[in-house]
Amino acid sequence: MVGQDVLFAAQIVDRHGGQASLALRSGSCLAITGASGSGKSTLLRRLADLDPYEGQIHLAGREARTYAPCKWRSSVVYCPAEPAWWAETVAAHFVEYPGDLADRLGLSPDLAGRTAERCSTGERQRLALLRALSRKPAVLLLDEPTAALDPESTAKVEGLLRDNLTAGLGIILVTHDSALADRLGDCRLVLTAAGLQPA
Ligand SMILES: Nc1ncnc2c1ncn2[C@@H]1O[C@H](COP(=O)(O)OP(=O)(O)OP(=O)(O)O)[C@@H](O)[C@H]1O
Repeated sequence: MVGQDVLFAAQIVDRHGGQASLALRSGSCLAITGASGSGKSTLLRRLADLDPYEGQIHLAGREARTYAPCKWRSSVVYCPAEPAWWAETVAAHFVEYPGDLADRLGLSPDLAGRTAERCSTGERQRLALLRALSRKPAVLLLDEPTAALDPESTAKVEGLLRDNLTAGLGIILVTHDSALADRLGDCRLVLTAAGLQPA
């Protein structure tokens, strides 16, 4: 599975005890759908090494366990459906607040100085994406990145993701939005009790 053009690959045991196998090329998007509770978020957390897993995960041909944990988590970045916020202001979550990209996603400049609690769910979702991208990952694991967004904001997020794909980012997208999975996914998988299978 770990061929020369494969950026990221995993063969791990899923939550039903089956094998979850996937591979991702640089600049490509793997879209995963599946019923609520099927284990999509758990799979992403395992790929990010945030939850324990059995099996092997490779990035750029190197096995995950040969990376320092902080290096792995800055290279394979998980953007959860309900991200955590801890600092006083939104901007304090960034080394440098990406005002231009925020504007591109339709986010008002005043959000930077607010607490995250005073942003809307959809604003927080876009801010979390910008925070994840600001870490300059090789692989971005996106958990329902447009769940709280209207169609116009979804299109803006999609455009930004497309630009990042063109620049070589690998994306694993978990979504209940089949149309988005079709539009962005170079490959589509569905997670069921029988494992990860072609959609
Ligand atoms: N920390 C946890 N401890 C115990 N069980 C958990 C934990 N996190 C998730 N689960 C359970 O694991 C199963 C899979 O959860 P997961 O969040 O991965 O599903 P999902 O496919 O992402 O669902 P959704 O589409 O609703 O977000 C669920 O039955 C859930 O209740």
